[in-house]
Amino acid sequence: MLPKNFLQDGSAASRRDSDPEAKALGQLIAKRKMIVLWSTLSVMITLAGGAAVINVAEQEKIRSAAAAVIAKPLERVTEINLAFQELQALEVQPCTMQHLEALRSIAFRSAIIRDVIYRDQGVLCSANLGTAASALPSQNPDFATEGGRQIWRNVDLSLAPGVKSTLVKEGRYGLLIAPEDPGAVSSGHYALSVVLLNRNHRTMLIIRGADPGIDRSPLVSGSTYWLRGDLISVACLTGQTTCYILKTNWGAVLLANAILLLVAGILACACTVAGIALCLARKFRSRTIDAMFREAVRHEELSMHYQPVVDNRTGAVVSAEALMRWTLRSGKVISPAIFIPIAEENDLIGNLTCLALQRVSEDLGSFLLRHADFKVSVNVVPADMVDSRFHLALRRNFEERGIAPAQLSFELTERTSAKLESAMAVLLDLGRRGHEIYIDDFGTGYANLSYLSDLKVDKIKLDKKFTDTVGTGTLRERIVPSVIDLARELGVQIIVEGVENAEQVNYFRSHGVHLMQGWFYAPALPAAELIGALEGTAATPEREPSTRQLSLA
Ligand SMILES: Nc1nc2c(ncn2[C@@H]2O[C@@H]3COP(=O)(O)O[C@H]4[C@@H](O)[C@H](n5cnc6c(=O)[nH]c(N)nc65)O[C@@H]4COP(=O)(O)O[C@H]3[C@H]2O)c(=O)[nH]1
Repeated sequence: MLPKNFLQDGSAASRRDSDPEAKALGQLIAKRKMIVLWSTLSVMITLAGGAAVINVAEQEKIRSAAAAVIAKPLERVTEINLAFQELQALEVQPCTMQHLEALRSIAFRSAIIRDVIYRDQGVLCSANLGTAASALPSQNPDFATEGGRQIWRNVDLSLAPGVKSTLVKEGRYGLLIAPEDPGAVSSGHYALSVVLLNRNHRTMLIIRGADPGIDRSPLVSGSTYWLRGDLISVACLTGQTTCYILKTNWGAVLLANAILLLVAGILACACTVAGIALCLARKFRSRTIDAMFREAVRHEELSMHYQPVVDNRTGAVVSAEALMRWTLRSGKVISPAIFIPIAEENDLIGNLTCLALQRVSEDLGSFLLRHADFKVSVNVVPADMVDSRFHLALRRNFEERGIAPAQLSFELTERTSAKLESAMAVLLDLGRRGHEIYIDDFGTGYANLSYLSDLKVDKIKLDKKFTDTVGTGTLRERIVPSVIDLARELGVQIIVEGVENAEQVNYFRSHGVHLMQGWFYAPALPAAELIGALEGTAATPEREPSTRQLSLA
């Protein structure tokens, strides 16, 4: 990330109109309406989607509750039907011992039938009381089915007064059955009732649940209709007589799920806003950085400094690494460690590489022509290799000026080796043309080292992390000799980076490594200073005492 205020060096007011950052910010604000629109839309879509999901879930819940509720009455109706079938088929003399045995057999086999009664004109008997059976109720039945069955509720059992039963009569037979558990089947959202229907008489007997309080006429199986905010569903079984009626209060359903819907809505809204803001911020940032880089190039804020590479046997400077510097108008310097990754992220690294080639040529072109054995290295990324602008910049700034390819090396950081495949052929071609290829920050990446030989790497730059271990006795220090051996085996030279003290110099020298770069010798210097020091032509400004006297081979 760029430091927050790193560009706030000028007057904000005077820059407002021309500052690309301000312009981009204006565009961002203009997009607020779009964010609001999108957020509203996303909330609506989520609410609708949420309602649909809840609808499906609720329907499923109700369906399984209905199936459980209807099962019991269905079993009872089936049992009653079978008992009547068996009774009607009896061909024995009514109320004889044989007949009574048959009645008892039916009563005892059933879990719900408490007594079986026979009555025809003056003849009356029952399974429990034999011929001493009491008379059937004299009042009108509570309900009559379309098939001619009559039903009385709350009939007293002669053997156990006070125990209420339901009497179902068909023809000459009556069954006293244990009454249905009327338990209401309902929740806050729905009420389920099981009823017996007689469409001819438009009558209904509720055998389970509460009175749905609805008009009888539309009670056709499979029908669904709205009634005072409730959704009514009807399903009938057993010859359309036993039906269940489901009343769903959708207001209550939605209310019960309101918190869920609200949370989903807020989440959707937050995600959408965050997503859009992220997109816009990226665009904004990329545009801003793009514009800032362009401004920086235009105002010559980007320049190159050169850090000498010294041969520790002679103390001579044999090459230099070109390192980019961004100096703001305020004088503040931004490290490439900050802006290079941002440039990479925003596809601007190609521009920077071209700029680096141009600046190196401007800064050191004549010096290189004067000192044919001096080299300069430039940092590149694999993407540069397949970028036509890179090749154009190379031709214009080096080839056309007659600078030998051997004087310009390319440093590839090991961290970017993942994209190396596509750049491989071009790098090999550059190598054939005489340029040297270095692997930078060696030891920090995780790449397969086989590319070292495939690429025909000329030098590896041992990362400062390894240099720092000298004298520490750590595991990493113990690895250093293996890295040196590996480089030797591959026929690759090593440049030690970040050398800061004599102990490090001596350590590597004793291991046969002689090329060194680091503050022990010199920091990265402006071109004029480097040239002045090397050619002894200009007075070198006061530097830190650690900086050595620099000289050419
Ligand atoms: N603590 C300490 N540091 C030392 C010492 N000697 C050198 N350094 C620093 O170590 C870095 C070496 O460069 P690098 O590994 O190529 O690492 C470079 C390189 O990967 C990248 N970079 C710099 N310029 C360019 C460029 O023009 N193009 C590209 N693509 N990357 C660049 O940015 C990185 C950072 O560059 P810098 O900040 O200039 O940091 C430089 C240098 O100033 C030392 O003795 N002690």
